[in-house]
Amino acid sequence: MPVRAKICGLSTGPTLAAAVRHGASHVGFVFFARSPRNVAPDQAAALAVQVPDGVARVGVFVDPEEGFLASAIAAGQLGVVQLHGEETPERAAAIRARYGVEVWKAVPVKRRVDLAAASAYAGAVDRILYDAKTPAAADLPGGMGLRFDWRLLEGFAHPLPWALSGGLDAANAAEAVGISGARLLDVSSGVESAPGVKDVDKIAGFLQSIAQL
Ligand SMILES: O=C(O)c1ccccc1N[C@@H]1O[C@H](COP(=O)(O)O)[C@@H](O)[C@H]1O
Repeated sequence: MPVRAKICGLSTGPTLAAAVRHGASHVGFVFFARSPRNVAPDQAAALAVQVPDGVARVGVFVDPEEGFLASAIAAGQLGVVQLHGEETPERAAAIRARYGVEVWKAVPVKRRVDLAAASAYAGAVDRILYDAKTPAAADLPGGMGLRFDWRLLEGFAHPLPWALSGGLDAANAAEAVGISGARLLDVSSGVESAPGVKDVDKIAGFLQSIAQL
């Protein structure tokens, strides 16, 4: 099975089109006001109609308020809700049941012991997203282009389907797959020319770099 990729933080038609054209399996929209990639539900609605069947629309949220979550899921025609906050397994499971979406939970990783947090979400979510832990003082819980030591995943008994994110780019994607064994990669900063500015050539380069893996 080929390695798949989610291109996250898309906010323009041309960059979304590049992600689709070059083979992304998932496209991501960030619904978090502090992010340079933040999109409003009406922006997401305009982008969502450009996404063909077979490419999943993912919404990224951080401890979302219920009404906002409902409107973003509807507007973005989201198939997946990716949670990056302090959401408990119970909250994640409730989102999955209420909206009939796939739910992914980000688990921030710096040390091997951090991986243990994943098991609490077995039965509650569909996928764990191992992401680099951002500094406590950082404004964002993700999307900072930081990576963790992928060797921490070597030999780990994954309790759930999973994906890898954090500091990925075209130059390191093959190494990340080789070390971690990931079959789904999630990238944002690594396909940008500046925070929040996606680059069509970098999107193409990233997807080409994993095409033969
Ligand atoms: O991208 C953001 O701005 C963001 C904001 C809040 C939570 C998560 C966010 N992004 C996610 O972070 C990871 C890693 O991104 P990067 O490749 O290291 O920039 C990825 O899952 C993004 O979807």
